[in-house]
Amino acid sequence: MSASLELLKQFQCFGGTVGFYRHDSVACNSPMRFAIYQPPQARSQPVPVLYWLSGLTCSEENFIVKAGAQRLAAEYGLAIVAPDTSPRDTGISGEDDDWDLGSGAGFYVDATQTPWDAHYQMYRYVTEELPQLVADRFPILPEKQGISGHSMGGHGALICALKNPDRYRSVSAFAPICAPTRCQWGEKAFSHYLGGDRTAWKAYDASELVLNAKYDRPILIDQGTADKFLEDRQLLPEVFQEACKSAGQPLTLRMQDGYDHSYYFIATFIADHIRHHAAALCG
Ligand SMILES: N[C@@H](CCC(=O)N[C@@H](CSC=O)C(=O)NCC(=O)O)C(=O)O
Repeated sequence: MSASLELLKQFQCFGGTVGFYRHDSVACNSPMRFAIYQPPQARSQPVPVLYWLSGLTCSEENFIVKAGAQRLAAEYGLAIVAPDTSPRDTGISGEDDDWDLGSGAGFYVDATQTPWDAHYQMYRYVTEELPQLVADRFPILPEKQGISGHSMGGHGALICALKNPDRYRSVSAFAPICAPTRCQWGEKAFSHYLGGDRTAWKAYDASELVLNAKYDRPILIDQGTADKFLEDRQLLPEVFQEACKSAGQPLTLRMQDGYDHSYYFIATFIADHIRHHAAALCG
């Protein structure tokens, strides 16, 4: 239980509130921060909840400040929870040295390798500890939960849903890292967090998981064609598309002409994603 929950700042937004919180995480053995948007409907009744997982270098603020999701969330009566992307200031040597490893780059896996395993338990944090805390402390409906995210967090959303089809009624992603065991970002993170045995990595690779997952609901992915990380072969949406095809997993992959990897891209299509989740969670 996170008895330590502390409100850091709060803002009124589209008739609801955006709150930024800190608490002592058991999973990560360190303080963690998250943001929550509570729509106006939450004042009178519990509401469905959408989890948003952000990408490399992000904190709990990026999505809330830049995506413009709150207007639609207020319309549909959807709460949004956006956790930080890693533990911070843990004292692990080199934690802040690289933008794609350590701080801001938890990759939503449970590290098994020292020194990371002492704190970097982001999968357990986002799938278990944080949802339990949110259900205990906020007026949400824990059985009506969806998940989305961007890039590293888009992949995080896919693996959380594919590994827990009973817990996430809806999933979508923007420019997700679709096959982390086959790209440089994933290879770097997984070798540090999970060790050298590549077979262990498959438990956190969406393109592997989907082959055996029983997620029978539709997945929505938007990917910009002018995304430099697409060109750098960090994202590999075609690998996930092929895996979905062979597994019979319903997938809508929209290649959005001329859009890059930024939050301008996310802001452009966020309404479609909120509607995708609201169709499964609201009403
Ligand atoms: N520092 C990097 C770029 C980092 C970056 O683009 N981060 C993305 C997520 S990338 C995949 O997980 C992001 O969301 N940034 C935050 C933002 O508000 O845009 C570089 O120099 O290339």
